[in-house]
Amino acid sequence: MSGNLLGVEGLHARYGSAEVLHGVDFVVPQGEVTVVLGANGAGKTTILRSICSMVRTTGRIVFDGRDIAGVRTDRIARLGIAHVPQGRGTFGDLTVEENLRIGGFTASSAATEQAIDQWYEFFPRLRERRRQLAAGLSGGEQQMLAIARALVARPRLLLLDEPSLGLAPRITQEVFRALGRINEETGTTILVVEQNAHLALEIGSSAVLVDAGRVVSQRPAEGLAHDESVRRAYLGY
Ligand SMILES: Nc1ncnc2c1ncn2[C@@H]1O[C@H](COP(=O)(O)OP(=O)(O)OP(=O)(O)O)[C@@H](O)[C@H]1O
Repeated sequence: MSGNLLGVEGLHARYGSAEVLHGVDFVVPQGEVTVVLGANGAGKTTILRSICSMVRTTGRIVFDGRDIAGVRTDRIARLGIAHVPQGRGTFGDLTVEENLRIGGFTASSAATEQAIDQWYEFFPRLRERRRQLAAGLSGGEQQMLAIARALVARPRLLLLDEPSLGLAPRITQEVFRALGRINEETGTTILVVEQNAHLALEIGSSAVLVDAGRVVSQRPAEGLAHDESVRRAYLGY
């Protein structure tokens, strides 16, 4: 580990005239998984969208030592940040492999083919279904496809918005296991928004607790799931 890959300082974000982030600070340590927790509407999705310049922001977003706040979304991707939004955004009328090739748009075709092969190792079901249309995949397979497609560009930072949304518990577990392996074996840094906090905290090193557009605290993930006040306020059980 060597410092923070991302540092967010005094981040404000607005939709039209409505400010929804009111001065957010947190860090994403290099090579680790950081989990964003908070109630519905707290601003978690907006934090990810801010990093990708998909909403209007003020404040600093420092990636690898450089302030990227306001840099165009396509440039952000080229700098090494990949975003898997809620709803996944895979192309149903393209095959699994065609979807994966789209993920390699910033790289040469040889590098892309090599990357696709590498990610099939983590998601063997995608290899089995490589020639099938994405529309025919199960929800879990589509989520895996969205993640693998984001990884084809070999990002340094992977942003994930609720990867468990709509998935059965067993499939969610499979997705998180794959994310844990990817983090450990490739060192890819991950920032994940997740309601299914238990699984996310298992692979996370720290959690950013968000409430009503503010970061309440950033704490080590270990033990958090057993902290009663955190559990009631952020984990919903
Ligand atoms: N496109 C938009 N236009 C206006 N307001 C929005 C828009 N998207 C989100 N908001 C508002 O911004 C606030 C933060 O939303 P955001 O989606 O970031 O929260 P969240 O914590 O990700 O919630 P959820 O868990 O429900 O996805 C909410 O009050 C929401 O209603």
